[in-house]
Amino acid sequence: KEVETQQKLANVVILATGGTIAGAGASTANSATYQAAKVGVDKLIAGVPELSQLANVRGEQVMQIASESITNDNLLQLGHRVAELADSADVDGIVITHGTDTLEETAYFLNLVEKTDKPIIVVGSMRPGTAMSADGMLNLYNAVAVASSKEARGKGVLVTMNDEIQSGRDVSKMVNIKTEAFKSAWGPLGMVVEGKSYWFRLPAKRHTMDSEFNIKTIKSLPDVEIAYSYGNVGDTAYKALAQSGAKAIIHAGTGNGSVSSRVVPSLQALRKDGVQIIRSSHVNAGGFVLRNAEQPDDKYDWVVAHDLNPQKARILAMVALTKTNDSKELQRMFWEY
Ligand SMILES: NC(=O)CC[C@H](N)C(=O)O
Repeated sequence: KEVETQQKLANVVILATGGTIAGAGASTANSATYQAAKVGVDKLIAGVPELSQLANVRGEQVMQIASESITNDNLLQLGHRVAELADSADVDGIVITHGTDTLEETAYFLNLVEKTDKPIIVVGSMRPGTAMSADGMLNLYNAVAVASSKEARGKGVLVTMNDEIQSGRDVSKMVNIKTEAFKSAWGPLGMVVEGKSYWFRLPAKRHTMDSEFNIKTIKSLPDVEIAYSYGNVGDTAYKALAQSGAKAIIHAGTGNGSVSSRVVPSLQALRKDGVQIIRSSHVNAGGFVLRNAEQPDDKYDWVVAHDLNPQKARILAMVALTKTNDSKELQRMFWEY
């Protein structure tokens, strides 16, 4: 009987990378001061025995780090492992436990490059497992529930935090400390409650099976950097980034991705030197940057990131630059993904 149930359940692999979901604090009152990336994947799985009712779960420790320290090499390593697992006939879904600081970047990266319709769910927590009202247990339970469901197939890389199912493309860490940290300007795709998912909308942008990018052909990622804008900003950071070898600079602009008149001449010069200039916005609730609004992008041969925040624009720019260095092609990709 037990063997029969196991056969009926989906096979889900949990790839652990660290973060607060694997964090530990000195006491139950330490919800904000603790060490991330301390608990191994086997202990994480053992901490939620209910997972075995949802799926046949096994874990792999891919890395054990706080996500602010993730490098492009780490991203590639994770991406290649996800692709191998997605290719195996005995894997139905993949869950990645991750620090929340760059979770949105990893989720978007995988959404662009993984050629599979199997569910890939990225999940983290805002409180370590040692704290009162820790959120990691339920977030992980929800992640495995969605990863083992047939309805989650073909919907791109997803994020399950705070009972919501978010698109890995859209979601962003909008507040820290609070457990409702992850939000999307376009709203969640659904909810997951008591292990059951309820869907309300679908992603409109190209992803996974419909993407022209494939992790299997990506051996390295080009250097793309971000420069932040504010009153009294100068061009020092932009020039330094270009000098250190950046192939593209994401302008984390004010408002509509606007560029200070003190910076414009330098960005024009950098573009003439071959550096791609990509205008995004760092407004908190979600930017919306349009071509030739605020700056004459056609004239300067710049690209706009549209609704992608600076850190997501960096991910798409890196992936796009593995295919093309043509600014028109880059702009097409920024509209389509
Ligand atoms: N809530 C968290 O996961 C933050 C912990 C850590 N800064 C990380 O991103 O890994």
